[in-house]
Amino acid sequence: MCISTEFLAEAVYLSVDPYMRAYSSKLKPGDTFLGSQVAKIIESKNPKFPVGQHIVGYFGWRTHTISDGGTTTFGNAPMIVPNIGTLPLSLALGVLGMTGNTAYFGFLEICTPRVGETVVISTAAGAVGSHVGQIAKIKGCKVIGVTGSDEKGKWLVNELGFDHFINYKTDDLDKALSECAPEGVDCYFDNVGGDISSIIMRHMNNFGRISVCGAASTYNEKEAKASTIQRSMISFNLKMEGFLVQRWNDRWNEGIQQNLKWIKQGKLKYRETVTEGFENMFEAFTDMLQGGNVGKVIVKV
Ligand SMILES: NC(=O)C1=CN([C@@H]2O[C@H](COP(=O)(O)OP(=O)(O)OC[C@H]3O[C@@H](n4cnc5c(N)ncnc54)[C@H](OP(=O)(O)O)[C@@H]3O)[C@@H](O)[C@H]2O)C=CC1
Ligand SMILES: C/C=C/C(C)=O
Repeated sequence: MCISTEFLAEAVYLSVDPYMRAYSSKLKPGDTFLGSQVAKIIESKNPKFPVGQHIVGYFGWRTHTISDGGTTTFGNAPMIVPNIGTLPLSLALGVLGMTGNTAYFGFLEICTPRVGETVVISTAAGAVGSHVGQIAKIKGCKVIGVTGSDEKGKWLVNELGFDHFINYKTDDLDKALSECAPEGVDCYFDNVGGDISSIIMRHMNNFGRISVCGAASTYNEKEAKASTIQRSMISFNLKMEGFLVQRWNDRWNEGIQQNLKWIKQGKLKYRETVTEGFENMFEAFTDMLQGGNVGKVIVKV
């Protein structure tokens, strides 16, 4: 007997992420653009996905999706949004979703920060960066955020408790780092790659740790290139490790629950840049790539 497990989901919030730029080169004209969303189940023949339930699905840029609950071309199988009380459902794409777990696991597991250490974060006012900085403060570190505007930097220092910010567009990054971190950098959470990372790495302390999360400055390039980092790696005995957050799929709920706990304790703040209207997805995406966002970028359908 053939039992249908299909359900129909209607998008409520769509996630806008830098990785879309890098992965889009694999798409052909006519393909659905990739991405995740919070969607509401509006019809269902599947008891695991009942009508009215909200899910996170990697369905791409679409308003309605028929799914059988299995994996999609773009990623994980749909997940039921965990109980987050009265908090907005959009957080399941950000601080209580993929970006939140990227910050939680990517920083703690790879940088292994210790009390009193100095942490530098690039694209620090974005979804992942702003979250990493707050975890670093919770862990007793000194935190320096590198970002693209003074307005973003002031938010990091005045609202989130970062110790310093550096505007890489107007400040001399090398000089500013010498002034903000004369003791050197123990952990670097790298969201950007390129020249910004090359400069930060010259300030690393012996046995420093670098978590390579993203390379936003290189997502237009077709081929990966080894940069001029080897001298710093050798001179300072550095450890550098890249990751994809899906590596911690088996611990996914641990990250969500810890981040939720920190939000409820007032230790973790979040901000979203929300654009209204599915038809404005592309504008929200290009605006984010030009630094127009603070925190997580969301499109509300
Ligand atoms: N490894 C993994 O599993 C994951 C990796 N990531 C990566 O983490 C990083 C941060 O993601 P997310 O927080 O969602 O995005 P952000 O919210 O940080 O948005 C992207 C930001 O990148 C900065 N930026 C864009 N282009 C450049 C450039 N050429 N040079 C310098 N800065 C630039 C801009 O900020 P500014 O004002 O500072 O210029 C922009 O706001 C990305 O690289 C992403 O790909 C995200 C999720 C999972
Ligand atoms: C899952 C996201 C990956 C990157 C590189 O952004």
